Formats: sequence, structure tokens, C-alpha cells
Amino acid sequence: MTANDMKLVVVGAAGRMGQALIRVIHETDGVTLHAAVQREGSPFIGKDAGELAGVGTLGVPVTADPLQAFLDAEGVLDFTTPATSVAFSILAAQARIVHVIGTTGCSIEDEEKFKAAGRHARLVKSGNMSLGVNLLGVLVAQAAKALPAAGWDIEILEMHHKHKVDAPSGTALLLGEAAARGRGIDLASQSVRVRDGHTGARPTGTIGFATLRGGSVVGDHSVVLAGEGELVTLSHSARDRSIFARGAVAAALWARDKKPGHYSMLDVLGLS
Ligand SMILES: NC(=O)C1=CN([C@@H]2O[C@H](COP(=O)(O)OP(=O)(O)OC[C@H]3O[C@@H](n4cnc5c(N)ncnc54)[C@H](OP(=O)(O)O)[C@@H]3O)[C@@H](O)[C@H]2O)C=CC1
Ligand SMILES: O=C(O)C1=N[C@H](C(=O)O)C[C@H](O)C1
Repeated sequence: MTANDMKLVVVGAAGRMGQALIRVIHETDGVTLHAAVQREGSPFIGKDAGELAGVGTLGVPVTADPLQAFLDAEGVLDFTTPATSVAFSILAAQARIVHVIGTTGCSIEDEEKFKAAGRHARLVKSGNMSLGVNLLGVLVAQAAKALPAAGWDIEILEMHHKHKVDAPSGTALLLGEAAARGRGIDLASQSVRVRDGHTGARPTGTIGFATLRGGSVVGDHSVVLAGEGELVTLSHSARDRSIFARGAVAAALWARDKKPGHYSMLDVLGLS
């Protein structure tokens, strides 16, 4: 640890992503774990964050006091729940620090609140923080632009572990947005998110979603462009949560000297 290390707070520290973030911060030069936050009443309060994440004692006890945790911090890494991320975005804006949000399943109203927080905080938000998925999004936009809607149907498939609570995944929606951008259409009005019963034939130009849940799958996504007699499939398979954690830490370091604003991983990775 050096004096210039970026001081990061992990909120939701005991979660699947919280633990991955603590491990990645521990092994990354230029960042240090400043505080680790769990909700009031969590059985992990007072436990050492390093012990929790399996990297040995770090001398950072998990706290339920975000105000104290944000004091002197430079960035917050937040993979929690939509309501929690909205609440922390207000605190991060007040503290004028970096807020990296990986939380998915956020509503349009939540997104408006994040936009407002970005007037004071340096907020980076993405449904997927990995380099691979963000590159995939660029390729999907190109493919959707190159293959005309009249002959090529776009379907997005995703599979995640059985504990995931939101659908379609943030990544599936990110890929849908990329496809819609390539086609020059509005995703919200052109997407088919559920099919059941007598659905009728597929409306031309729509973007379909299909969701699978089971076991311990970290996150698999495929974008299928289905033509007459041929299929193009672009896919990504996440094997380890460290890919998201490394992306989140890179986002915090990137945002450290930026102006307040609402940024995406495409900005961080230079793919925008
Ligand atoms: N953008 C990306 O690259 C990725 C995004 N995600 C997203 O991140 C989110 C979290 O995923 P995951 O780690 O698997 O989920 P978990 O349920 O394992 O972790 C969430 C953690 O947040 C904690 N938490 C909830 N509310 C609060 C609060 N008010 N204050 C402090 N801590 C709180 C939970 O505590 P408790 O258990 O006590 O409720 C839990 O420890 C999901 O939305 C997921 O989709 C996941 C991976 C990658
Ligand atoms: O909940 C998860 O686990 C994941 N969530 C993100 C999403 O909704 O796409 C990213 C990743 O696929 C894992």
C-alpha cells in the first residue's frame, strides 16, 4: 500500500460480488480497501473484510455505518440492490466521490436518480463490467447494423445461477441496447421479453429475450441473428466473478480524475 493508493469502499461486502471485489482490491496495485459495508443487522458486521473474502486479515472490520465509511474515501464499489444503490448514490454525490454501480434490475425512476447523482459524483454504471462483454456489445451493434431487420431476427439468450433475482439480466439488456442502436430503433418499444401460449408469429424487427436460471452459472449470454438458412451467434461466457471486479476497480481508477458525470464502461474502456 502506498500513500497515493485510491481508497475504496466496498458496499454489500459479504455478497458474491462484494467478496470478489475485496479479493481484487487486495491483489491490485494502486488501490486499497478503505471500508467494507453491510446492512444493519447483518451477521457479518464486525468481522474482518479480508477474512470474509478469504485473503487473510486486512484490519478492516465490516461496518453498518456508510457515512463513517465514506469519510475520507475516494470511491465506492456497489453491487447490491437497486434501492441500496440509489441511497448510496446520494451519499456519494454529497461526498463528491467516485461511485461505481454494477447493480442490475434498476427501474427508469432509479436511472433518473443516478443521472441526478452524476451532477456531483463521478458515477460509472454498467450492467456488465467485463471487457469481454463490452467488446461483445460493440460487435453486436455492428452485426445488427450490417444484417437488415427484414431478413434477420435478433434473439438474446442468457443463463445465470439460481440465486439471481432480476430478469432479463443487465447484460442481456445492455446487448439489446447495442443491437437496437445498430438498427436505429428504440429497445423499449421493440423488445419481446416474455413468450407464453399462442403468441402469433414473430413481429419483424423486434428483439427477443429468453432467460434461463440454474445451478452456479456465473453468466452466459448469446446474441443470435437468425436469417433464412443461416444463423450468426455472438456469445460470452463468464467463468469467474473476478472479471466484473477487475472492471469495477479499473472504472474507479479511471474516474478518479474525471469531472462529475454519469459514465459507462464504454467510456472507461475507450469503446464509446
Ligand atoms: N454489472 C456487473 O458486472 C455485475 C452485476 N452484478 C449485479 O450485482 C448485484 C449483486 O449481485 P451479487 O453479489 O450476486 O448479490 P448478493 O446478494 O450476493 O450480494 C448483495 C449484497 O448486498 C448487500 N446489501 C443489500 N442491501 C444492502 C444495504 N442496504 N446496505 C449494505 N449492504 C446491502 C446484501 O446483504 P444481505 O445479504 O444482508 O441482503 C449482500 O451482501 C446484482 O444486481 C447483480 O445482478 C453481479 C455481477 C456482475
Ligand atoms: O447477477 C449476476 O450474477 C450477474 N449480473 C449481471 C447481469 O445482470 O447481467 C452481470 C453478470 O452477468 C452476473
